Amino acid sequence: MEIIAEGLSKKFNGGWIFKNFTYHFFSGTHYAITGYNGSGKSTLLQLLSGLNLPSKGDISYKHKDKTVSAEQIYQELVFVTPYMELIEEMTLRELITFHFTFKNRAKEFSLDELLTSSGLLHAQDKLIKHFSSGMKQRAQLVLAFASECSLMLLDEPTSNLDAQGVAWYQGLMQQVSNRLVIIASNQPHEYSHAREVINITEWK
Ligand SMILES: Nc1ncnc2c1ncn2[C@@H]1O[C@H](COP(=O)(O)OP(=O)(O)OP(=O)(O)O)[C@@H](O)[C@H]1O
Repeated sequence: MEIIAEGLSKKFNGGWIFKNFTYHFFSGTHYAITGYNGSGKSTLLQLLSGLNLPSKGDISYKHKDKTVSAEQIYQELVFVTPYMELIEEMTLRELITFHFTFKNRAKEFSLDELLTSSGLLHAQDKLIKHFSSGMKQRAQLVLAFASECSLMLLDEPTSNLDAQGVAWYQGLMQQVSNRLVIIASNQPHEYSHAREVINITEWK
């Protein structure tokens, strides 16, 4: 998966968040997007996911040398964000079944092993609404790593995790070197492995 962002600009309520962001994201490379609170990291990830539209500029996607339209990019993508709600009325087991009606399983991970290493194996019959914030973030990460995808967008992926959870996340990141991964973060431990660090404030 490659993403070519050309002249991306976003305006909210008359004010520019960033302007003329131009960048080529290459397949199998990990990137970090940094910048102070409110600088536009999450907004940029949303634009790159196709969930939100730029005020100006274009995004194009290429996968295996073919152009992928913005409408189809969701098939290649997993997006982990603190503001994306899981379905609270489901148990984790139901959520996993539901999720994999839309996504294929990744070949490089075993779901059972991910559930075990996340500490969620014995929470599968618990309702998501009874999960702690750290358990919800672990559940999102399990679904993301267990899904076949060529693009991972991660927004503050360890904001609710304890030290053991951070180490678990870091170990998993080592195993997705074939995916394009873009992490919005101000926590170096979330992106210490990234090849490139992009400070969005350079496009103010
Ligand atoms: N839907 C929206 N409507 C109006 N303003 C918005 C909207 N979404 C974001 N903003 C504004 O855009 C700016 C960038 O927000 P964004 O969440 O992208 O920043 P961030 O760098 O991810 O911040 P943080 O580090 O706090 O997570 C902020 O000023 C925010 O208030």
